Amino acid sequence: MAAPSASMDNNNPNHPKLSKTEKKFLRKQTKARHTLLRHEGIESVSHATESLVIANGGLGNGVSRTQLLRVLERCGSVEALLMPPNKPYSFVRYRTKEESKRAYATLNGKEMVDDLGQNITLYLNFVEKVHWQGLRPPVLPPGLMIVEEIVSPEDEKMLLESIDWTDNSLGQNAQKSLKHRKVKHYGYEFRYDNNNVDKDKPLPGGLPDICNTILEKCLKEGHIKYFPDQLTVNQYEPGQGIPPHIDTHSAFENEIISLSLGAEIVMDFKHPDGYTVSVMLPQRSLLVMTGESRYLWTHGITPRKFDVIQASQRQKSGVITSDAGNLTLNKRRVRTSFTFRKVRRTPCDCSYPLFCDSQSCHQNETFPSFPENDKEASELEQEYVHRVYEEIAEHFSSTRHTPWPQIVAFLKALPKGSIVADIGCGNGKYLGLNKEIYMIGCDRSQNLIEICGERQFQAFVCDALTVPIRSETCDACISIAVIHHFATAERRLATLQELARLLRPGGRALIYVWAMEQEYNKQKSKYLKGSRDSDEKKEHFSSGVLASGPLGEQNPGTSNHDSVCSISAINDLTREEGSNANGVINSKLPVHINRTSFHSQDVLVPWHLKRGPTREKHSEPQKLKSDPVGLPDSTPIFHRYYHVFCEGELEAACRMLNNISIQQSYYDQGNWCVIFKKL
Ligand SMILES: O=C(O)CCC(=O)C(=O)O
Ligand SMILES: [Fe+2]
Ligand SMILES: [Zn+2]
Repeated sequence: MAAPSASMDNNNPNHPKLSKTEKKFLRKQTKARHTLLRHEGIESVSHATESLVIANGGLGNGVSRTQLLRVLERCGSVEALLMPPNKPYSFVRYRTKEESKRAYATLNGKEMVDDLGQNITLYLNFVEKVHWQGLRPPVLPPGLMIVEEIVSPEDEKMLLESIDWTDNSLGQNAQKSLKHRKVKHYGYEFRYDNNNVDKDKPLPGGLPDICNTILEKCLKEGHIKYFPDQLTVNQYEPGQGIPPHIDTHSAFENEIISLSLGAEIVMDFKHPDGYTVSVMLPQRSLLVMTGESRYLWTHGITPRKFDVIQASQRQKSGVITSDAGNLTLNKRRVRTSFTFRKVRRTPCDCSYPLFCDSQSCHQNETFPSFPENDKEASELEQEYVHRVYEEIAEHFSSTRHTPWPQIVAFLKALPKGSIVADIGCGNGKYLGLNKEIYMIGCDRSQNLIEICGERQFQAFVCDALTVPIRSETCDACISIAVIHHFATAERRLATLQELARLLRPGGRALIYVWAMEQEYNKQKSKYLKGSRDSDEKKEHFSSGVLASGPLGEQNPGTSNHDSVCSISAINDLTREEGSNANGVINSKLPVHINRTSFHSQDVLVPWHLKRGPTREKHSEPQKLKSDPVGLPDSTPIFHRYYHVFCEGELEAACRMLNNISIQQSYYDQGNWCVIFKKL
C-alpha cells in the first residue's frame, strides 16, 4: 500500500476521507515516528526534505544493505544510505527532493521480505538531516592515534627548513607538483599512477638524516615497531588537499605515521559504511594509523580554505563533532606533512581482504595455485576469468572504446561481404567497424554479450575452446586479448586450433595476446607509460580507474626487461605448467602490480571495480558486504588470471597447427600479435 500523500498533512489518523486500512497505516507510521523520537531522539519533520528515516528498514531487523538499496533506488538516485549497526531503522538521502518525495509516496507502508524471509513493512518519514553523530558517539577510527607535541617548535622549524622545494636534484620523480599539493619522496618514490613503489628501485640517499631523532623517539615511545624506509613530504597551501584513499596494502606495512608541521589541519576518515569522522591534526602532532584505520578507512584532506573545528578545543587533537553550538571556522595555513612508511616485502595478510590488493576479494579465500591439469585450469578460468568478467562487465566495457589501429586496418582491408568471427568480442568494440563485412561476435561473458546486444551487434555466448560455428565458414577471424586467459599451453593451443578450424582455405586470423615484455625495442608500451606522462597533473589513488592491461585504455610502470621466458620450454607442451619467474612450480599465483613489468608469466591481474549507476540486472559481486554508496575510493578488487606471452611464444604455438602459414608476427604496444592464413 502506498502513502495517501507525499506530504505529512494527512498525518491525522482521524482524517475523514481515509479508508480503514489507510488509517491503520497512518497510525503505524505515526507510531514509528514517535518511537524514533522517544527512543532514539530522531526527530522527523512535516515538510519534504532530501533525507528520510526508514523505520523497520534496518540492519537490526534483518534488512541487508543490498536489499534496501534495490528498493530505494527504484525511486531515485541514492546519495547516502546509513544503516546503523543493530538498529531497526536506517537513513537515506536522495539527490533531490523529487526523488525523496517519490520514495515517501511509494515506499511508505510497503512490504519487503527480509534476509530471513519474513515480511516487514517500511515506514518512512522526512528528517531535516541525517543523524550521523547522535547514533554513534564520535570516536576515532580504531587503530588511529594522535600524539600531540611530538616535536618542539625548534625541531619543527629545522625539519621544515630541511626541505628544499627549489632543489630537484633528487630527480624528476621524487618531487612533483600535483594538482592539489607539492610532494617530495625519499627512500622510495611513491608512484601516483599505480599507487605503489618500485621496491627494487630505492632512491639514492635514503631518508634525510634529520629525521632520525624523531623516528628513534617514535620507536622508543612505542608509536612504531619498525624503522620506516620511505618518506613522503606533502605541502598543502590553503585550498589544497589530498583525495580520500587507503594507502595501498601491498605497498606498505601496517604502521603509517604522519607529522603535521607548520599548521594544523582537519583530516577526514571514512568507513566503508559511509560513516565519516573529521579529525583535527594539531600542528607538531603525530598521526599514527594502524590496523582498521590504516587498512579499512580512507583518509583524505578536503581541499578548502577553512576547516570547521570545535570552538572549545581549538588546536586540540581529536574528532570534530557536529555539535552545532560549538563549531567555528579555522583559516588554513600552509601545512607540511612528513609521512613515514615501511615498504612491504611480503604480501599483505590483513583482516580486510575486500580492501586488500594482496588478497582475493573473497573472504577467507587464498589465491589459487598454478594449475596442474586440465580440470584445474578450467576451474581457474571459471573463477578468475569468467566470473570476474561477468562482475566487471559494465565497468570493463566503459574502459574499452578505442579500437587499435592495426586491428582496424586488418578489418578494413577485408573484401566486401567477408564473413568474420570475433572470438572473445567483449563489448563489441570491433563488431561495427567495417560496414562492408559481416561480423559476428562471441564471448564467454553473458553480461558483455548483452552489451553487444544493446549496441545492435550480432553476438552470442560461448567458450573459445568450442565455438558453435561450422568449420571453414569464415573468411577471417580475430581474437583480441583472449587466449592469454587460458591456463595451460594445451588449452591455448586448442583455441588457436579452433580459429584455424573456422577459416575457409585462404582465410586469415589475427590474434593479440598480452606480452611479458612491456618494453620492446626501447619502446615502452602504453600500458607501462600509462599515466606517467600525465601524473604531474593528475593522481588517481586507486579509485578504480587503474585496472590495467596492455590492451586497456588504462594501462603497467618502468620495466627493465628482465624476461624469463624461454621458447624451448614453451614448445614443450608436456612440461608442467606455470613455472614463474623463478622457475618455482606449483606455488601460488603471484598478484601483478598494475603498471609495472611482469615478473611471472602466469599472474593474477587486479581489477579495481568502479561501479556506476547499476543496471537493473547487474548483480552484486559475490560476498561483497560493503557497498560503495558515497564511497568511490575503497573499490572492490577482482583478479583476472593471465598467461602473458614471451617473444616468439605465440608464433611457436601457431606453428604447431596444421594447414596454416604465418603471414605476420609483430609486437604492438605490449602485445604479441600473429596473422596466420589457412592453407
Ligand atoms: O598529509 C598527510 O598527513 C597525509 C599524506 C598521505 O596520506 C599520503 O601521502 O598518503
Ligand atoms: Fe595516505
Ligand atoms: Zn591488506
